[in-house]
Amino acid sequence: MSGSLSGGRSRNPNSGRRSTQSSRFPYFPGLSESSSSSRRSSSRRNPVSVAARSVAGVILDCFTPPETTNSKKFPDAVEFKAPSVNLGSARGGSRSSNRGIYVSSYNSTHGREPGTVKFTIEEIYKATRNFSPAFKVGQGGFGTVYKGTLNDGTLVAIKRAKKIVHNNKHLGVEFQSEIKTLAQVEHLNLVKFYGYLEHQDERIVVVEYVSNGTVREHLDCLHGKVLDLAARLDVAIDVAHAITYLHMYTDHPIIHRDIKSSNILLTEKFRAKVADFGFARLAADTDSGATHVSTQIKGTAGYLDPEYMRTYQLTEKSDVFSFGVLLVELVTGRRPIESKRELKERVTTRWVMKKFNEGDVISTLDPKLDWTAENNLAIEKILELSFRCLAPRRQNRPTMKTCAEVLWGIRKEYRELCALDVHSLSTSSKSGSIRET
Ligand SMILES: Nc1ncnc2c1ncn2[C@@H]1O[C@H](COP(=O)(O)OP(=O)(O)OP(=O)(O)O)[C@@H](O)[C@H]1O
Repeated sequence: MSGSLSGGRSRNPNSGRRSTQSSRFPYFPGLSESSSSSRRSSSRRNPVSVAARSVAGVILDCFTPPETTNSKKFPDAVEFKAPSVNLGSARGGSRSSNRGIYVSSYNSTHGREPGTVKFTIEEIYKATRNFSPAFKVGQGGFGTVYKGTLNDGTLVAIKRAKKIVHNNKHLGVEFQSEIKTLAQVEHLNLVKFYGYLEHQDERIVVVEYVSNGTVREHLDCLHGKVLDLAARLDVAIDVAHAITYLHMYTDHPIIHRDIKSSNILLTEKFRAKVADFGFARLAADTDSGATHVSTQIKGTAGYLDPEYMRTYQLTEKSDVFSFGVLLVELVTGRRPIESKRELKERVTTRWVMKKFNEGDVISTLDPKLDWTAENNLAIEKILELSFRCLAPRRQNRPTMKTCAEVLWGIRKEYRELCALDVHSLSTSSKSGSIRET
């Protein structure tokens, strides 16, 4: 189809870009060897209290304060410090001795004392020109997002929370505790967390700026080009890697709780980065058989695990369910809930499953995608995986690691078929034969 990322037929614009990394760490290409092994050994060692706190509890009951232009009124900013680390290895990063946390040199690029990620309100004002509307890049449940430039030139996204209505100090402490956990995670496919600032009624989160919009915007073609199937497969694999890492490779497993296409940002090279840990919660210690029981359901309609909604028990498999919805979204281009469509097509996953069972996969395909044999085969396999993720009972769903492995296999086969196709095309054009489609 014309207008696809790579022109006529679907081609992977980034093909081969991850092959070197991938051969070393087939399922976790975002990790360095040291961090990978460190996390593997420390994973699930420490039981996590069911009282592990949700950021969302603090940020939900909020309202947005008026934009202010006064940057001089904030002398006593409360600063967040990330866990202490030793910087300065030859690779630009090292592990802290006590917790096995790998921290890259991005901390030091801020020109701050080693091991701290501190921001003052003055810096934030300077970076955003006093929260100038010209620097606003988005608006979400958390608040307003601004693009900013730090003193050292680092581009950041500055997320300014809506003003907290109930000023509960206890919750503030819990919020900071969870933020500290999030500061420890680092993966190529996760939006980097730079720091956090709490000042008076302001809550500000500073994260990596990712420049190429969200996956949802690309599925809607808001950036002018069609995201072809190869690029969509890459997105699915990147997200699977990121969530596998959260579930398995941090000190305490973390459940993202809000995986959705508008929370996945793309780089200029169409590398996906999972954003928005606003709802993230430390997973319970599953080794001890405990599961987390929520008091409030958090997440986004259309992506929510029905078993979690029924039982209030949160596990990593809730993320797997949301990931299944995302896979369907990538294949169909449709939103999980399409309220303007006729009744039987409103819940996209339900509609796709029905079509699949009727042997009519093709009609569920995003009309913007090419109808080629390679595409159709890959799509069928992606949908099969998505249905496993969408199993009503969590024990029937695969782990995120399995999802990554399965997708890896689908991509491998897809690339091989595409290469064969190119080969047969060039052979037939050389011999002057007419190729049937
Ligand atoms: N790190 C970032 N880099 C670049 N743009 C970002 C970044 N984070 C958010 N944005 C932009 O800001 C918008 C709002 O983001 P935000 O995470 O606050 O809300 P959301 O995920 O869209 O919605 P909700 O919070 O309700 O789930 C995004 O759609 C995106 O366009």
